[in-house]
Amino acid sequence: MEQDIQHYISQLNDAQRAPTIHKDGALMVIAGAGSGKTRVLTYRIAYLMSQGVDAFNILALTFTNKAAREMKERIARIVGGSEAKNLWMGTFHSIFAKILRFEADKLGYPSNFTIYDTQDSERLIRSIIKEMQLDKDIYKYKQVRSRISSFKNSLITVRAYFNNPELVEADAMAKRPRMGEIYKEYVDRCFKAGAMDFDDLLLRTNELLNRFPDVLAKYQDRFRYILVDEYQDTNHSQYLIVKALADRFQNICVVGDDSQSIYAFRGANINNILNFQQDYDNVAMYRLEQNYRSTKNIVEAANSVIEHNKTRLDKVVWTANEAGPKIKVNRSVTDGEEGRFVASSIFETKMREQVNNGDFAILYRTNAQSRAMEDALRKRDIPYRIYGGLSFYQRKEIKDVLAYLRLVVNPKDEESLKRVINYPARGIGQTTIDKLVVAAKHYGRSMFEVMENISKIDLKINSGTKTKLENFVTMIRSFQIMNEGANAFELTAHITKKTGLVQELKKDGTPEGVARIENIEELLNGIKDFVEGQKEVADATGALAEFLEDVALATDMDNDKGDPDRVALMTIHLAKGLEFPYVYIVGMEEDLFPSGMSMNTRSELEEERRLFYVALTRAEKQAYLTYTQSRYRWGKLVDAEPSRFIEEIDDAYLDYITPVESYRFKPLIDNDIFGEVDKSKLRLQKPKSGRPPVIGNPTPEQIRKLRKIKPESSQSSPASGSLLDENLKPGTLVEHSRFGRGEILRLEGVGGDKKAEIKFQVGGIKKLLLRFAKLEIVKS
Ligand SMILES: Nc1ncnc2c1ncn2[C@@H]1O[C@H](COP(=O)(O)OP(=O)(O)OP(=O)(O)O)[C@@H](O)[C@H]1O
Ligand SMILES: [Mg+2]
Repeated sequence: MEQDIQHYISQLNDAQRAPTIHKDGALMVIAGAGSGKTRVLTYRIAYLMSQGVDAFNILALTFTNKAAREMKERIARIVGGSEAKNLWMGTFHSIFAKILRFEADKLGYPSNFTIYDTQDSERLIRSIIKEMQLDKDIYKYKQVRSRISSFKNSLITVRAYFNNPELVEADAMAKRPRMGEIYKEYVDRCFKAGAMDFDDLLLRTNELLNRFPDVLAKYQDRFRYILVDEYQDTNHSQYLIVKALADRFQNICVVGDDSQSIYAFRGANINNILNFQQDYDNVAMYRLEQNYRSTKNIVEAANSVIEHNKTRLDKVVWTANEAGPKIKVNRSVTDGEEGRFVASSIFETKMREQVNNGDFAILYRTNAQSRAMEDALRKRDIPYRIYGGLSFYQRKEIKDVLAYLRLVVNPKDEESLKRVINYPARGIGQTTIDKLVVAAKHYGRSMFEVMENISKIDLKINSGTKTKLENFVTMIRSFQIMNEGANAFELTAHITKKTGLVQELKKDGTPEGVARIENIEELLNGIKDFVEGQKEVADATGALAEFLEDVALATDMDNDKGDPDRVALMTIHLAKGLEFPYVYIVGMEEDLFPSGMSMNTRSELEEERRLFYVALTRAEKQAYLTYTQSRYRWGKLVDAEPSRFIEEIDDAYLDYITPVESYRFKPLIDNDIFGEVDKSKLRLQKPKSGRPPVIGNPTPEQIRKLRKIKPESSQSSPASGSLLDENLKPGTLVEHSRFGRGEILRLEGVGGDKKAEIKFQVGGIKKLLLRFAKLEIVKS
């Protein structure tokens, strides 16, 4: 192992090596994007293990579970898989959920507590607002939830809230004087349901470590080495947990970049970085300056943007990589056209460079922008995956099945119970459910417990309905008994049948219904996988609980099921820490990016700019910025102006392409990419300085017309059917400009779609579209 680790350490530059092999104590690495912070963290863990540190004593906190998995795999390659298994590595939420499971009883929770996701929390808050008969236009449930979330992340308990006149007054001023009551009711209901929401996972961990010194001591002793990636985005609650755990040994290593702090709106506190030196003794500070990810043009363009921020630490980022192409800026008339531009550009690049779908990312400021992109990608048959929209586990039918499973594990779970008590319909109406809610509140018990005792209490429920409630209880009980014997897969399969869920969807008969059944099958596959991976675990009950925990904590980034080769679509927030060869940043318009809602103060605008910095620095080879001249916003077509961030990039790094006209009538594919460009027709426009020119904004009428015009299909190209490909046949030896010599194995398709499968001497078999491939015949 010692040799292996030396080999890996030698792959680092001097600046990276120093923090990697730093001896004990507190250290911080502050450095710009792509400079190897995450790599240092990974190698440092491997290094510590090679020096005899037990994997059990290392805790690494990452931004997504996916990042944790990748790190683990990497470390496994260096130090060997069996050791790496013992590392505690994951997001704050997943790690502390595990700890809370062990310690739940101390806080009065069952160890099988349910984790409420954002939707569960929202449903509960909505129902509380309704029960309290408040005006739902004033008490907007999303706003109420995010306010409660911010209390929790600042460790403001219900009692602390009522003791803080400023907070109480602020809510009164905002015409929501009963916020405190909602908060209290919400907390009580979650507790009674044996449920923690995402914020509780941090809040309760803090409570645990504060109230129980012996528990704190146990975990301090366990986690002798603590490492945190993306430290700039930790919130107060997370900060306190790390500080408490690291207090004894002070072996804490954090890496981050203040220029990439993009979660202030969710309570992330940049001061955590700025104050690190005061928080620990003898902090060693390291800086990395060399970017390995991106071309010079991208690195320097990103530097030129972030310089506009006043509050930032001075940092140098440079790269030895090649200059690369300039950043391409594209304007279109409508968002539909913007989507088509992106889709054809991806298509062309794939053909020209023979790269994969997975090499492309489309990044946007808001989720709603994905639709135009999706439409265009679908039309071109380019597979894509959306991160962050409705993830698999948030689909209705999946949540229905999961709700049954959650009830089996924790029958007190109120949100799950409400979800399925009458789904599929079994004649238990809303009035009955309301009565159960009221009774549960009255007796201080869960709804399920009320149902178990329904024959003993008088709720003015008729005997027919009572029987239905009892039957439901019996059914859930029977699942619980089965859960003790059968495995989670068998149980779930049984539940989907027994409850009538699948039957219900079959009855539906629509394509959507069929898709839903397929999704349930996919869920069963997932559970099967999970069970297979858990074979050595004897306790089947535990397996189901653990599966549900995994699901509850699966971030959108973790949904990597299915064909992995897809274009990635996501918000910029989700793209943090990732990298892609080709990145399209779309919707580069004022009021959209920077967001119109984040331009009230300088600090908000600076956060938007940091967000743009994050977006741009995801690109390895080529970045595109696109904007449209008009866009539907809130149902109205409005004029859009190019984003100020385009203007802030030094002109030397930009390449303005495609004026509206040339794109509309002559798809880009024919002129720009394949070298046969007639520049005069393209009318390349580049402003001398300042904003890109807005040429004659079209009237709404013109735009409506334009929306109907489909760009001429770029599939029909005059190049097809040329003399060259008539001479091609299996066995012909050809030469390709990039792949070199190869032999044609097969030909397929006709006209513009004609493809050749070619076996290249280097690089293996590739399928090329003849219309694009520049082939020369060596021997026919
Ligand atoms: N010394 C090195 N030699 C070669 N490649 C490197 C080196 N250091 C880092 N890289 C590569 O550069 C890329 C960026 O590294 P990494 O993701 O660790 O940077 P980062 O600082 O964490 O970026 P971000 O700020 O975006 O999170 C990765 O592909 C990584 O493998
Ligand atoms: Mg990183």
